[in-house]
Amino acid sequence: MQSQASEDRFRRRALQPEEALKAILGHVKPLVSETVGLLESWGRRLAEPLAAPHPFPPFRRSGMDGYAVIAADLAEASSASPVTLEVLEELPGGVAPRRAIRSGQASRIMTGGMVPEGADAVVMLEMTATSGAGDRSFVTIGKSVAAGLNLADIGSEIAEGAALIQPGCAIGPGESALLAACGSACVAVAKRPRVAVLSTGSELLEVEEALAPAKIRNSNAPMLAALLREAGALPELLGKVPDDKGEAESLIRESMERCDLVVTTGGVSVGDYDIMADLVAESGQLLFNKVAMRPGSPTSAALIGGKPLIALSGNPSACFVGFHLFVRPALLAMQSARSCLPGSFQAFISVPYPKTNAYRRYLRGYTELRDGRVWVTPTGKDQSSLMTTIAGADCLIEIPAAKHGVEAGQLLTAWRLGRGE
Ligand SMILES: Nc1nc2c(c(=O)[nH]1)N[C@H]1C(S)=C(S)[C@@H](COP(=O)(O)OP(=O)(O)OC[C@H]3O[C@@H](n4cnc5c(N)ncnc54)[C@H](O)[C@@H]3O)O[C@H]1N2
Ligand code: MOO
Ligand SMILES: [Mg+2]
Repeated sequence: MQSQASEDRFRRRALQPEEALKAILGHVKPLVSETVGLLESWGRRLAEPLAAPHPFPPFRRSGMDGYAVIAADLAEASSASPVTLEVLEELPGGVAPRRAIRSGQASRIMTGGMVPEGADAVVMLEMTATSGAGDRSFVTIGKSVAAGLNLADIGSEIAEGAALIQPGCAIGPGESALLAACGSACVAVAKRPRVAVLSTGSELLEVEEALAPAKIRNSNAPMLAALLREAGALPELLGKVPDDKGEAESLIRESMERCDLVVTTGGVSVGDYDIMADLVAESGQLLFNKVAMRPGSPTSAALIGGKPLIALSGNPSACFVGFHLFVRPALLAMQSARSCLPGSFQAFISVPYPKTNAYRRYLRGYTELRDGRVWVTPTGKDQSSLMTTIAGADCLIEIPAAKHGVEAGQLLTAWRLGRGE
């Protein structure tokens, strides 16, 4: 038998979730940067601002397949009285013009081609008729056009020196395009936080093991590995330990030497075998061991060797919520993200939640747009032991602490899950 739960385990002061997060963030520093190839930078956080090294487009660019002309030449053109211009040269994409356009002249140009000096508009092919005489070529146009038509000026999209991406911004498809257009073959990004994951519990089986009486498979570790990857971190799965404080502590201390953060699951409540509760209490640097929230009220954190240990509840839904409220923000702060919290929005809850709530609740939910309004619906029962409510959740629905529940149709705050900030 394990010894009786120490008195400390029962003496807990609940912090508000914001206070608990602040306690963790106070011990988190941005990680140094590293340089990676552009194609490896997807999902990483930019370490340096990107300013445009040159204007874009870098030359006057045609937006259509057609003829580069001087608009004034066509001022009187009409179908009854078309204007014929001499064609100087052909300008496919990638070919710099050799000849400037003078009055009475045009050059055949393709979309993306460089517009020659003198020309100030491009007339699309469909509005033209081409003819030839000997080795000369002509184009006839029966319509006037405005100067600037189908022509993108130098720097019309991006001025030289324009601030394009802020440091801390996640590199997605649009950022990749900007980096490429600016010639950033190598990109300075924040290092990926290395995070050790330790599962505690004598009831845990490996995923590939057959069920045995009183045992369940370790489902929190793969869930956390997925969440960590989504948050830009490198998970290091330490596996599971039985409810043995000494074993857990030596693994945690050892992994703190090479990791930026350790996350554990299970053993944070007041039970006889809740080893993590004792471990954080005895760490000498307890940050908190209770949070005024459900699920996950026994979520705890301490410093081990100066680095944060976040001890999440073993109950799957509490583990999931605790990750989003405490672990993910810490990882984003390490990667210098501008905002560490999930993005919040206001939405109507589609069903009542009648329970009274001493603590704020975070229900796993999904979002829908109906009749021009945003609605959120819980994915299932609000029980911290359930994991079926995690799959399909795209938000956390915040139910305020109050002596009454909420009614269907009430406007509430919800938090976006996944990559949304
Ligand atoms: N007397 C009290 N009992 C409990 C209290 C309390 O205040 N007084 N709090 C309850 C609340 S709230 C929560 S949340 C849980 C916290 O549990 P622990 O963090 O101590 O976790 P365990 O006891 O180790 O396990 C709880 C539950 O989760 C399952 N589990 C654990 N690890 C995993 C894993 N890796 N994968 C899947 N499932 C896991 C475990 O088998 C248990 O069923 O305590 C309440 N009790
Ligand atoms: O604080 Mo717990 O996660 O509700 O069962
Ligand atoms: Mg327990």
